[in-house]
Amino acid sequence: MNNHEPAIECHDLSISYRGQRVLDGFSMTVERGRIHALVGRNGAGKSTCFRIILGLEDRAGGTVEVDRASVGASVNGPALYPHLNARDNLRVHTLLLGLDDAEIDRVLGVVGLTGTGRKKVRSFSTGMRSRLALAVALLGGPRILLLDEPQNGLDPEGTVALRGLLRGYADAGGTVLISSHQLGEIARTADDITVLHDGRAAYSGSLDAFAPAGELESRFLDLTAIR
Ligand SMILES: Nc1ncnc2c1ncn2[C@@H]1O[C@H](COP(=O)(O)OP(=O)(O)OP(=O)(O)O)[C@@H](O)[C@H]1O
Repeated sequence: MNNHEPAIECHDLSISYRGQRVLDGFSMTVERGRIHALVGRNGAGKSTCFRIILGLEDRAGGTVEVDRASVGASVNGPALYPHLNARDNLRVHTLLLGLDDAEIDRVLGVVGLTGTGRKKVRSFSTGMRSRLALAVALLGGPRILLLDEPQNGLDPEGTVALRGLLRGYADAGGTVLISSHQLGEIARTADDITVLHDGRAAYSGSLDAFAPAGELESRFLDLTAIR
């Protein structure tokens, strides 16, 4: 589904940390009903960009247009309570959001964590943490999902399930902005791609127009080479 309606618009974003320019005129439009991948080398500024979109960075220049009340997010590694189990982690959020307990069961089922019972998050594997972070982002059925490296640590079954979940979500009119280093998975999942390099969007648009099948990695390496 795509009606070219923007769900997120970043215009001319800039931010520096301790004199180091991280974003420098970064612009990107994420369209409704699309899975949009934000890619870039380590330290390129992807998480920073996510934080700006969420309104968590007051030092940034430029503008962001997004309906923040419609966003579910997992940014900068899962923010989870290690001494609580999965259900109680989610309950912290449902209480804050005024959601019913049934919503906890729904998202646990969606991410495949229904059977974790009393197990505390501190003894979760990386993939289980990623699943729980995704569950937090899904609470309340947001119309926009912002997911920072959600595939981290997922097993093949989890990766396939995430792919299907994101596609179903976008097909139903939801919007997904996802950051990832796993270009093979991006090639299978994304409709659009933005390559963040040197603080700017070196490319932003349809994935098909960016790279033919099988050439995403080489195109990415070409575009982000340090010259
Ligand atoms: N709060 C901060 N204070 C100082 N420097 C910061 C802060 N946040 C980010 N940076 C710096 O900004 C740059 C971009 O960081 P960011 O985490 O956005 O990159 P990224 O593209 O998400 O990287 P990765 O792919 O490695 O996760 C890095 O050099 C980082 O050290």
